[in-house]
Amino acid sequence: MIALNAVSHNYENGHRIGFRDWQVDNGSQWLLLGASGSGKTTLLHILTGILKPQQGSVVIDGTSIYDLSSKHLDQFRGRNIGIIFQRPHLIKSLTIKENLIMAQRFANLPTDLSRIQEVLTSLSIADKKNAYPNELSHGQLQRVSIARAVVNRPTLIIADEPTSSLDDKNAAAVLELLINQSGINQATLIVATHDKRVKDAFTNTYELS
Ligand SMILES: Nc1ncnc2c1ncn2[C@@H]1O[C@H](COP(=O)(O)OP(=O)(O)OP(=O)(O)O)[C@@H](O)[C@H]1O
Repeated sequence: MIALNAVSHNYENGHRIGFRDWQVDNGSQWLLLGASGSGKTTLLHILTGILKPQQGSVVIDGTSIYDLSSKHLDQFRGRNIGIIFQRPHLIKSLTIKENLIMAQRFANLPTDLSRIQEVLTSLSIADKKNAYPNELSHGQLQRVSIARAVVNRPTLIIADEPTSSLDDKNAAAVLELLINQSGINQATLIVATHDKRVKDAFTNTYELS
């Protein structure tokens, strides 16, 4: 369970955003909605341990994440949270397989090549494991981002506008893969978007005003 309690953030320029309390049950799937500038990215950064809010707490499965030391928070994030950005942030000089090995290393986990093979196969990109990011299409890269996000079997998968730069066919495919992967891994899924094509796939929504 994730609990957001009395969270608000003040940016240095004085801009303040307050967030309604939110309780997210393990394994549930949520859409995070809000107009441009309403604070979706800010909230995702707060939920993923990237941005410490000035007020309030974020508790993930009993751990108040901002009470952890930065080293433990990095490790917690690497093991428990898979993040998919709008555009894939892969290391260009490494192959797809090596990028996934790095995700295991960052989480202080041993290299597990069979897990990498399993994840790439479930996303139908195992044949690309020795390719470099610049050899893949945008839709394929987005699948690699999902692979990297789920390789450590996170309990929470967070995606920030994962479909907005994709055509209808790839957007539907990426959404289906996200929902499938969260189901396979029994992970909680939170997708932030203002992509109308995504809305029907979710029953739970948290809306920022
Ligand atoms: N580093 C910053 N310093 C000051 N203000 C910021 C900073 N980052 C974001 N903001 C402001 O906080 C508000 C929320 O920004 P945020 O990026 O979270 O919105 P968003 O809902 O993700 O928007 P979009 O859908 O356009 O990406 C905006 O008004 C933005 O201008």
